[in-house]
Amino acid sequence: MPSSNILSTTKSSSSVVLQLIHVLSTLFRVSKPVLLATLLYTLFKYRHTAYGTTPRTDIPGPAGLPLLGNLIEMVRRPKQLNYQTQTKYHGIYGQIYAMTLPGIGRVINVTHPESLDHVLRVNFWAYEKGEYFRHILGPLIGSGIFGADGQHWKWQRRLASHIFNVAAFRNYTSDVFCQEGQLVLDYLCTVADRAGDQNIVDLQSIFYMYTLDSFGEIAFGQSFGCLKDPEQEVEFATAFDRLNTTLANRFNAPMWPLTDRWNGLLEQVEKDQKTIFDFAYSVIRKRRAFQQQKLENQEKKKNGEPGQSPSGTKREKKDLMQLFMDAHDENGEPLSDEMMRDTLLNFVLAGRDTTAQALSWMFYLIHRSQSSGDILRKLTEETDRILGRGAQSLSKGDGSPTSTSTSEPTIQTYPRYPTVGLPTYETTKNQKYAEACFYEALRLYPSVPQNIKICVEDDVLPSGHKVYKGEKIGWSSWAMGRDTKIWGPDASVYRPERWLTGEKASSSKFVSFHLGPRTCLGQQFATIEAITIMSMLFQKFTFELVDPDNEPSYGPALTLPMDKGLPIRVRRRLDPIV
Ligand code: HEM
Repeated sequence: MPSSNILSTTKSSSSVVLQLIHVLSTLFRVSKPVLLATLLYTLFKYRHTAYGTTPRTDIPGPAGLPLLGNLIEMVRRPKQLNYQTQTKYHGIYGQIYAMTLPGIGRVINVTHPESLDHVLRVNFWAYEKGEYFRHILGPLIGSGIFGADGQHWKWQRRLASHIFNVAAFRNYTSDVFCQEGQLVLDYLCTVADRAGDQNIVDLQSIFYMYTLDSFGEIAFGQSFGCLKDPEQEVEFATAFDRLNTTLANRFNAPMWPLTDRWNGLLEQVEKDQKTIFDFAYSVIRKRRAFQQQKLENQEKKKNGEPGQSPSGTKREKKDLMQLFMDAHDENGEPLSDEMMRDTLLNFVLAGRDTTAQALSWMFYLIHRSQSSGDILRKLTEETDRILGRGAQSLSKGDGSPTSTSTSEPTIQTYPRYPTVGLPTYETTKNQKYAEACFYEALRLYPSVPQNIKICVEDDVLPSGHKVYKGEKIGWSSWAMGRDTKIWGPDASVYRPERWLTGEKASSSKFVSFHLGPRTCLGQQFATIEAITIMSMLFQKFTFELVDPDNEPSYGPALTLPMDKGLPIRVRRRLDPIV
């Protein structure tokens, strides 16, 4: 650039600065020197940190820009490399490092197991989800358990824990998983029998359908029907996915209140929210009407009059929704429609994507080209040994509908494949290798790859680092699963055997299901669901990845979806048990 140009550019920018100082000094009625001094002081104070964040030099981390902190790096970081970047920073700065962001403040990132155990369990009440979390996810989670704190969280937790601990509920869920698994088998049989290259399916989308339909049945007594016609789009699922993605992106885009408005996303959020809410309300209304009719019938019976069967069925509904409908909140009141809605949607969020994605990553890990085939062989052998010919089957063997042995909740099951041993709650408990494969996939590809809590009471971590009220603790289960200090030199190797020789899914090293009082309520549910479907699939099919040499990339979401799904070739097993 010629020197005259440089001179004129410098002149014009300094005149802009002078004009700005003039405007500000008039606006705030302070003299120009005072304003200039204040500006210089502010710039100096926040020379490495985001505006409003108290500077600290005792925690390492990537250098920030004056006033902006680490905003630019955060915004520019490729979304598909977010967790790798966090892992890289832990490699550079250690198990604890900090970043600052305008409007958010300091986020202390922790992969030190003892310190995380302290935050999530030992000093549980000093850390909350907080307004920040609720504000971002509000359109999806409302006042449901995921964003709740304090007493509001406590009663939801108590109620939900009770449900998950009821033995009949476990048997019931296990039966639903088999029933929906049959539909997956039916569909994959048609795919496997297609000629030539047509036997390819996106397994991740099949797992989404399987977990959503199972969950619909368990939660509302009504399947979403995705597996009835896997090629047909389900409006609820589409809106739910889009909303999930949009809200997840907000965590990595601190300017979202502005940008979402500019690019029309706020409007889309409202539309998707309406679709989801409409669905939830319609299910709630139907159930309330069902209950009302039941009450009227009881009244009629008492008076000796004939009653009409509610909604034309004699079936006693004892699903998750009924259990919440019969419950009372922390003030002893029945749950309002809004609270019912939030409860159901929080459970869909918890119960659908997490398990489907973990299954997809597990299928990828087992079938990718680096995999020796040993894992698949052991998995199939275990499945055959436990469920093979002659194993306990719930089938009547005549293809007629069966019902479970438990008195409540009751469900009508689909006709079974007569000679295949079907998984039950008890058999899945014995499939230790399958469980190890599932947990090992969750170690490397945790369905909730990152998380955050806010400190509400000054604290000191076991690592010695202070945490001040208002600061946030972030942790990446992805980075922890790959940390050689935690898992040893083979941390990045998919080795299910490590779970058979002492590792415990409840340890503070493995946080894929969270830790402490807020630990995942659905861990067992998810494990049984996953083992059920994987056993059913390995009994009947073999799989071959379309792209076995490349790791799938993940898409932006609250969880860890493969952004292009998992295309896989399906073939019938040549040595079938049937
Ligand atoms: C592989 C499957 C799953 C994984 C990896 C997983 C993981 C997690 C994680 C990391 C959390 C803590 C989230 C947070 O801090 O907000 C959590 C919470 C929770 N999970 Fe799961 N989850 C899975 C499946 C399920 C299923 C199937 C259900 C229910 C059917 C479920 C129900 C819940 C509930 C209710 C909470 C909230 C607990 C609370 O805040 O007290 N999860 N889960």
